[in-house]
Amino acid sequence: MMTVRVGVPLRRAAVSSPVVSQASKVRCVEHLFQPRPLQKLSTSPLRSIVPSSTSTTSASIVKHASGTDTPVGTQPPTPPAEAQVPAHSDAQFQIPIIDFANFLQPQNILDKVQVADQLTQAFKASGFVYLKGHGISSGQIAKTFKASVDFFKLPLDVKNSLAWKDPRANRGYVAEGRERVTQATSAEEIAALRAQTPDCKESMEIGKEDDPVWRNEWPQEAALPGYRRTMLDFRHTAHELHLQIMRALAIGLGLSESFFDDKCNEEWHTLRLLHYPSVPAKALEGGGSRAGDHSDYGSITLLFQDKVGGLEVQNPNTGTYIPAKPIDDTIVINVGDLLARWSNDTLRSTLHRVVAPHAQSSTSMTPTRYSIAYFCNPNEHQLVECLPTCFDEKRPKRYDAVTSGDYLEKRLAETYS
Ligand SMILES: O=C(O)CCC(=O)C(=O)O
Ligand SMILES: [Fe+2]
Repeated sequence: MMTVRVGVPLRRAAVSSPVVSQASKVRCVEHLFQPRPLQKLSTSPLRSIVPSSTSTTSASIVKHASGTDTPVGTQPPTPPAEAQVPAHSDAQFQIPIIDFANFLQPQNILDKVQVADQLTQAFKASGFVYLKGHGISSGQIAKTFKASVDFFKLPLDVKNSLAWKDPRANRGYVAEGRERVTQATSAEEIAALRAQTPDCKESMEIGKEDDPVWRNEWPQEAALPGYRRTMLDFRHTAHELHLQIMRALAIGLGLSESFFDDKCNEEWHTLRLLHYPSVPAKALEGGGSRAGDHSDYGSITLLFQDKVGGLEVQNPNTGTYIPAKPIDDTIVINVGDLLARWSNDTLRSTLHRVVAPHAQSSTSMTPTRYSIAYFCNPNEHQLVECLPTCFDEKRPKRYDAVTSGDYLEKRLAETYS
């Protein structure tokens, strides 16, 4: 069976954000702290960077009192978050670096609210952020990448014995050429795309380990000592970070901080190891890519990339793809379709893709690339219905309520019918 993951396009009309007062956001978290006078609350400017073809090294980034970073001499300060307008030109399109440390270890109530606001505003504007100060150790990330590299080095017949078989399970090894991510929805169109330009990659999908129905596909322990433990530990660590991000979003959307806690706590997520092998650069010309244009379909994605690059994010206002270059010590976080739907399109699920890194000559080989995507989902039986702060008379609900499991299964069923 061919495996194809297909994004269902959502309506992407410009949205006006619901008005959520700072005071109400403070109330969401104030039980954690001594109350502070509200007049002290101010939202710091959302200072942002655009990873551009001029390389952005950590050395060229200055630290701002606001806790966010701006590359020296490349970007004017952006207006306060409340005043942000959609990026109608590519020069304005920004993927901000947000320092999450102040959310995880706040000195006072304002720290959390500020970070929550920055994250929420960025997800409204571009749907993507770079998160630093996220608390996942570089050692654990490196160990997980190493285990992933070792996995993909296994003989093909061993990997094929762990093959991905069923979209409902969504677990196992996906060999090169089996997946073509696209926004297309017709089976013929997808088949034609795959035949012309399959995604040049292989992947391994690891789901919830204690699922009552579906089993993960693990290689023999002797073949890859420690691999299983490493992946399960990483899943758990990433889940914890995801819960904190959902808390920040809850505050940013004017909900109680714990709003998502019991809706996203069952680790119904997919950890995906990705390997983009070295291929002649020519193979990726003329529409070929490492991963075609798509949006992710869960709540949020935590994307860990190596230093090779190639990820591109679409400016939804112009349609242009902008490189999202790797930045040391950050994780790329993006909104998926289900969270966009949950938030009545207040938060954006943005198209992205993986191309051969730029500045490759067409005669050379593309560098091998590894990445790790952690696709987070609400609990399987969670009803995803418009969040209470995301609709009003002027902004009626756009979508019917649906359970997370039904939604994701339907997305897959559309692909396989
Ligand atoms: O490898 C990457 O950088 C992105 C992968 C991705 O977007 C996906 O698998 O959905
Ligand atoms: Fe993706």
